[in-house]
Amino acid sequence: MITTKDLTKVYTSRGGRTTALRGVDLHVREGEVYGVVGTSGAGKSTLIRCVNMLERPSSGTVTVDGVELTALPGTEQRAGRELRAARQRIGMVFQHFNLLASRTVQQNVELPLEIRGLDRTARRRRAGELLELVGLADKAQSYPKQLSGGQKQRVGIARALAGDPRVLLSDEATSALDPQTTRSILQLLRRLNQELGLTVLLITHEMDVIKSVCDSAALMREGRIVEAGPLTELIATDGSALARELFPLSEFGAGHGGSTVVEVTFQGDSSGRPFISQLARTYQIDLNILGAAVETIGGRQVGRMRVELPGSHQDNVVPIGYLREQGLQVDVLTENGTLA
Ligand SMILES: Nc1ncnc2c1ncn2[C@@H]1O[C@H](COP(=O)(O)OP(=O)(O)OP(=O)(O)O)[C@@H](O)[C@H]1O
Repeated sequence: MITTKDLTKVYTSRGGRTTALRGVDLHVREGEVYGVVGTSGAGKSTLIRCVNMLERPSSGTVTVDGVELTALPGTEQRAGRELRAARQRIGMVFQHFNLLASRTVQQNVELPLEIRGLDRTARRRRAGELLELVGLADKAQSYPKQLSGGQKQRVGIARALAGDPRVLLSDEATSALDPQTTRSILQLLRRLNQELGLTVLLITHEMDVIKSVCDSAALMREGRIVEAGPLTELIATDGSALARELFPLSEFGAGHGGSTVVEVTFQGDSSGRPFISQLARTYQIDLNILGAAVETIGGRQVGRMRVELPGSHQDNVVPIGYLREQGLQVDVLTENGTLA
């Protein structure tokens, strides 16, 4: 649904040149919620702004819903007819809502419909439906300053849906909100994704957002995507940095000297089997369980356990191989708890 190929973006200003994107290949499938995460300055905002051509990339291509936007003439301010039409099918929500203070909630939602040339009756009807959809029908005549942050974001989402988009882009939509309001906005995005078949691309710096709402994710560092894929696959990938951040066990002990510490990740079919007691019995090992946790990631239960085995890594090649044969993912940690 959204594809970028070898996307680069160089900003030039009086201060010099900043390369924000360095060859980004992104692939978001139709109907999924896809999250891009990364530290400040990694290039997330630039990427999402290039996807709807608020920012024209320096090179590379952007294709949304089968239309190559980078091939269409115009810029943000002076988009050509084709680019304007394509962009109407892409909704966007912003961190600071970007509502017009002088307009009521209903008039804010009507704005894109006015630009599209709908008559007053049609605009009112559609804005009413959209406010109903986001649970704010009773606030239609309020002004933005009379609303809470979560309510303002609901208006922002209703406005983004006014053009009947196939794709919704979310630029840190929950960063300005408290945890409970964040949860309700994420639930709303998930519901819209499921009920309207909307493809959602969101950027965030919060791992919890990825964990609670996304099907797939990408990790950005210094203008590049360094890891990407469905969460269930990432969790099962040895050494995945995203998986470790999605599911940290760092608060658990790192074991003692002269032992080998492994992290065992299990999901789906393997979660019901007593693999640890089987391992202890088969190899007559005294295991020490340092910690365990179960989380719901990408809508699926995933468990992770940190286990200490006596002896060096070399001594434990066979038992580790046994666990892997059981279809479990095993990451070997060094004595200080980092990946070997
Ligand atoms: N309009 C601009 N002009 C010049 N440099 C810019 C501009 N916008 C972004 N940059 C630079 O591009 C790089 C990537 O910025 P970007 O905002 O895309 O990162 P980000 O991952 O979204 O960060 P944050 O989470 O802090 O918003 C940064 O070094 C930033 O300073």
